[in-house]
Amino acid sequence: MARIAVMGAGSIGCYVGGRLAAAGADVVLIGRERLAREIARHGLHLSDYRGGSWSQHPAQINIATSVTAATQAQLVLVTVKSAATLAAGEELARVLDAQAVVVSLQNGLGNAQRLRQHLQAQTVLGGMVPFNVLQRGEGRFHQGTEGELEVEAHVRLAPFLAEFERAGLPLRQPADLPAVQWGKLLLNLNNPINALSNLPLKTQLSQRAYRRCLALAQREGLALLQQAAVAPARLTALPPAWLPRVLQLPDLLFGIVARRMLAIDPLARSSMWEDLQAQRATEVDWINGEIVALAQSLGRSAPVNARLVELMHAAEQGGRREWSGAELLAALTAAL
Ligand SMILES: NC(=O)C1=CN([C@@H]2O[C@H](COP(=O)(O)OP(=O)(O)OC[C@H]3O[C@@H](n4cnc5c(N)ncnc54)[C@H](OP(=O)(O)O)[C@@H]3O)[C@@H](O)[C@H]2O)C=CC1
Ligand SMILES: CC(C)(CO)C(=O)C(=O)O
Repeated sequence: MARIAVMGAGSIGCYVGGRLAAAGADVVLIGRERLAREIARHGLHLSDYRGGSWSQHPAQINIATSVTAATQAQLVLVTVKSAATLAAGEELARVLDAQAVVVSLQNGLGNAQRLRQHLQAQTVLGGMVPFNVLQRGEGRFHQGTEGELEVEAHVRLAPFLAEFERAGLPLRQPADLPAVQWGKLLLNLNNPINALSNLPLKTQLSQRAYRRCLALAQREGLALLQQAAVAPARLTALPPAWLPRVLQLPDLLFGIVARRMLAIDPLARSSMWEDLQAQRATEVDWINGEIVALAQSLGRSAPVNARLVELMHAAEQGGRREWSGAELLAALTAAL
């Protein structure tokens, strides 16, 4: 059986790695000491929005705090935040066999490329996680929204596909992963809005003023993508180009037209909110910052996303962390 290592055991790493292990795969989670202590004390308890649950005792979980645990791995799932990708790649390069397959299960566009800087001998593939995972403490991780994992199509994934199927997390292999990543990035433009609202995703997206903030950020991104001749993949019931218009609908109508967009666990929050709470640098430069960088490459500007980047950096440094929808909308509109 193939050894699978998860580099960066946190929300996504513990959930995906834990589901694979629960289905019998040989998984080692590589994470921080605080997580190792939590799992040693409580075990790992996974649940999903459909009512599924998978519990493992501490003795059933293979968790390590050093990258040397990845030495024998044939497959490595990288689940660190974007700021930690280069360091993770450097650590992995010290121990991985040249035959190892490394998959980035991260948001943003360039993490696989960053890993390749250090992992030149290995096969490094980009991926995309569509669903939300909330850490609830005491070894509990909850998948709060739907969707299937997507990984850049590659023949070297074949030996692992059955393990993901068995775990109930089948891997889709799209021919055009960058289009999928751009489609996801357009959705993730909401991450700073959610973090700055200090509200659960469902509550935040139920309020029109916050949705209008997202519509502004997406409209800006969509116009730039069109100019760059990039067609983002459709990841929701609605095509990406329709989203800004639908987001602006009054609350009642939005609830009807976009019912599936609000099918979110009431407690779920964005990963950027989690970073802000944990006093970590957020991924805003790798998400909204990508729209700003795209604008620059086209000789244009992206004032709404640039403002969101500034507001997040201010919040990271102890600035304002709680904005009403109307206040945030006014701040973004003023940037136009
Ligand atoms: N959470 C979610 O719902 C979703 C997240 N994503 C994306 O998935 C990726 C992972 O996110 P998420 O799981 O939330 O992140 P987390 O912060 O929950 O987990 C990452 C963990 O990896 C640890 N870590 C970082 N570097 C190393 C290292 N070198 N060795 C061992 N451990 C390390 C971090 O510790 P420390 O903080 O101390 O550095 C942290 O505990 C991100 O790109 C995110 O955007 C995508 C979809 C949904
Ligand atoms: C699933 C989603 C879009 C929202 O939780 C996410 O990717 C994140 O939190 O980073």
